[in-house]
Amino acid sequence: MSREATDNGIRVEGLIKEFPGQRVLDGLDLTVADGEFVCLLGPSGCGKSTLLNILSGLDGDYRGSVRFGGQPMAPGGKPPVTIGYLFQEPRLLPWLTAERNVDFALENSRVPRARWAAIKDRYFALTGLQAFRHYYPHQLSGGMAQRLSLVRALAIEPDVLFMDEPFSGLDELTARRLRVDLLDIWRETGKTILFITHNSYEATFLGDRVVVLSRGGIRDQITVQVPRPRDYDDAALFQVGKTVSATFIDAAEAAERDRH
Ligand SMILES: Nc1ncnc2c1ncn2[C@@H]1O[C@H](COP(=O)(O)OP(=O)(O)OP(=O)(O)O)[C@@H](O)[C@H]1O
Repeated sequence: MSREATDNGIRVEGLIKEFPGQRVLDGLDLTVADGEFVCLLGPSGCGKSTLLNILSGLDGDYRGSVRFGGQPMAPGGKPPVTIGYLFQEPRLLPWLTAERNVDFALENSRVPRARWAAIKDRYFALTGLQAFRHYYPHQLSGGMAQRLSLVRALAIEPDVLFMDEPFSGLDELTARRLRVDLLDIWRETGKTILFITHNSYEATFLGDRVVVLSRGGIRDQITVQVPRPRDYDDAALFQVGKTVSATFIDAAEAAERDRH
């Protein structure tokens, strides 16, 4: 297989997005390497969701170029790779069991039916949900429901995972466990991940790199050179988190000044 066919990196160049009366993205350049875990941090309204909407092919009204693994995405077209999503809320179908929720995603994917059982076994096991396959969403805790939405996102064998504040609705203890499990799954699957968060320390714990957005572009990027597996109580990680947090606050204050 050629390198081109296996490269699931993302390359965004000169991205401009305007809504009536405002330019939200102003020539944004962003590269995410194949298999890299990049966290996007930025003040409310800086365009994080707008960027994900463009990268997902939901919003084709932009200027600039988007490439996945070197393949261009035509404006108004679909991404040339499979994308898995995780949102802040699990977005499960309440009338289907956990397993049927995953089947529903598989039915709408290109994954051959012959592989479904093995895929489900793998991801239910990786997320610790094997005993809950026949539960309905209302029988699951918030953390379990978010684990199930991770199974669903992974089951379609995405090349890239987009995660939009997936743990922000959970209590901190559950969020901590899920972050550790996500890193285990990432290590095992090698997916390219773009993860949006408002939490500087979460971004630092998870990411290879934290990209801080502001005023339509990248304000700063911080490479997290702390070895993995990481420990929440590691002083070196905390130091990087402080730098990320200070950069984020600068960006938020700059955005605030722009508004006044
Ligand atoms: N459909 C739309 N029509 C007009 N303006 C929009 C639309 N969608 C987003 N915007 C504006 O674009 C800007 C960026 O919004 P976006 O939702 O991308 O920000 P965000 O960084 O994801 O914010 P948050 O962290 O609060 O989710 C905001 O000022 C928002 O009001």
